[in-house]
Amino acid sequence: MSKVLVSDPIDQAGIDILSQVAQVDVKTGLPAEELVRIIPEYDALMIRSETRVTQEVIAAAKQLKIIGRAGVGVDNVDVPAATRQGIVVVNSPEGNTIAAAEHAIALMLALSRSIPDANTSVKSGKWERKKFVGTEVYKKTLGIVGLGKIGSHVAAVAKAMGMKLLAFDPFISTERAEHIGCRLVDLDMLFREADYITLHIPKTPETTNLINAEALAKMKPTTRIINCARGGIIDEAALAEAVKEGKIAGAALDVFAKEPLGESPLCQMGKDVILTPHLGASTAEAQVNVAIDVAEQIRDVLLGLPARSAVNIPGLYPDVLEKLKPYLRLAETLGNLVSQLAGGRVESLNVHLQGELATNDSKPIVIAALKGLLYQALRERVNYVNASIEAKERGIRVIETRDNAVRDYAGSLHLEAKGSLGEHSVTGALLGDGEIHITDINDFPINVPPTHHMLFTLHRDMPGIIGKIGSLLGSFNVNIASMQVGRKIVRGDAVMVLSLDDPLPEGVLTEILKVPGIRDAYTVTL
Ligand SMILES: NC(=O)C1=CN([C@@H]2O[C@H](COP(=O)(O)OP(=O)(O)OC[C@H]3O[C@@H](n4cnc5c(N)ncnc54)[C@H](O)[C@@H]3O)[C@@H](O)[C@H]2O)C=CC1
Ligand SMILES: O=C(O)C(=O)COP(=O)(O)O
Repeated sequence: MSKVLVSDPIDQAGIDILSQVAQVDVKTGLPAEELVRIIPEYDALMIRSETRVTQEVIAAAKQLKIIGRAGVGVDNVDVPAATRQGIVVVNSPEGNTIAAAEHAIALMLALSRSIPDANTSVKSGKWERKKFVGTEVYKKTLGIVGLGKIGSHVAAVAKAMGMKLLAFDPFISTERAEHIGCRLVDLDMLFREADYITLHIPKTPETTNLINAEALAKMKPTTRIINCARGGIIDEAALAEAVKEGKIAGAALDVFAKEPLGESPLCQMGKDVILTPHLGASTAEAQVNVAIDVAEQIRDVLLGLPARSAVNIPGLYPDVLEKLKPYLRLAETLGNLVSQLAGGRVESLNVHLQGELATNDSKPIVIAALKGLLYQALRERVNYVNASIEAKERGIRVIETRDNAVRDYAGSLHLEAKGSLGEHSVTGALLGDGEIHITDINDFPINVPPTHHMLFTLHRDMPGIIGKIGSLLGSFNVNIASMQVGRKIVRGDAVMVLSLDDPLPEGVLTEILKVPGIRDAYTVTL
């Protein structure tokens, strides 16, 4: 039975789903070295933002197939390291959108009306009505940095409260922004004009310290900043300084460069700085959503099915996968076949998509071909997650060509591998019933389904050669299931493709190569 480690607090709904297919161990608050120690025994890891899945953890995770992040941000996971190791990383892109957006709005209003301090004041027996005179958000300008799922919902709510909306997001079209009711502006203008600035971007090298002393200097003394996205996007020391000196009016932060925050100049600030302990996603509803969303994906992957929100398998969405499944099998088989014909190191792979294959998204097909190509070298270690990266690291150049015209088959795939031992090519197609047929080997036309044990020869087309190979195999007690010959011209060169019931015993290939007229011979196991 598979084993799943849940290392952050996850809603029971997720645990219940995982328990249907695996042994689930919930161990939260593990020290880093303890996680490294126990991770080798697990097939899946389910986390939130607290567990740091470092390169060290991943290197130790010999069995791990999937890391499920019950939330959005995967910046606590070394995704490139996971990808290299063939581990799928999934998240829940929408499960906590509303929760995070509502928390940003809550912080904006709390900041405008000093709710946390007013509450503390009343509870301590005071009645300080003058001290807590606030500001309205109505008709104020809200600058939204990052107009994705959370940013868009914040925009909708803010618009309903009568706010004017500016947005900065280099990856969103003007039309989309206008549809949401936002005016797209550059960051500089947003900093200068906004009364409130709310961040809804991922933490990346580009967004780290986006709000630094220089940016803060551009803002109005009445500006208030809300960060419900990620710590590290704001330079916390510069922010504390800006509020203290009255360069801006205040800030409300849910996320920090280091969590838990511990000692920080931000903790010394008064009512104009509000801090919450990364609560954006912490609603009952969101926690059920993300737990179910991610647990279902872990369950599916453990059952050998695709994940719907993998962050490190480009283009391999379940609906695409389902449609392309037969072609992925074809690509993988041909990749495996051509690598065995090539024998040695492959330097480049030309992937030619023909007919209806050329009209589909080619990325998954190319990945499947690479997975097949690398199977001989990496066996089970290569999968859809790491095939591209493994090929790249081996210096395999991938060239993709396509031709929409339909020829003999509705769709066919041609792979050409150039390597240290020469050039080989195979073409394959799917028959009506989805059966794979190899239709060409090294430009010789044939028509055979791939089988487990195969023998390919390149020989001179001359009488007697086929009989000699048959007798030779018979003398070694190898049974031939089927045989086909392909040639371009009579008595020129030809290929022979034999499907064998048994693997070729050692030494037989050498004997075959001694038969007069045989130029080359390859055994292939698919
Ligand atoms: N505080 C909390 O508990 C939570 C925090 N989050 C954080 O909120 C962030 C946003 O989440 P979603 O809206 O779901 O993501 P999303 O992917 O839907 O939206 C992110 C947007 O940021 C934009 N973007 C990327 N780089 C940018 C840049 N350099 N400048 C401006 N815009 C840029 C993208 O184009 C995209 O539209 C995530 O980073 C996530 O980690 C999410 C949920 C809960
Ligand atoms: O989903 C996200 O990106 C979050 O930041 C939520 O974090 P959490 O799962 O509450 O630790």
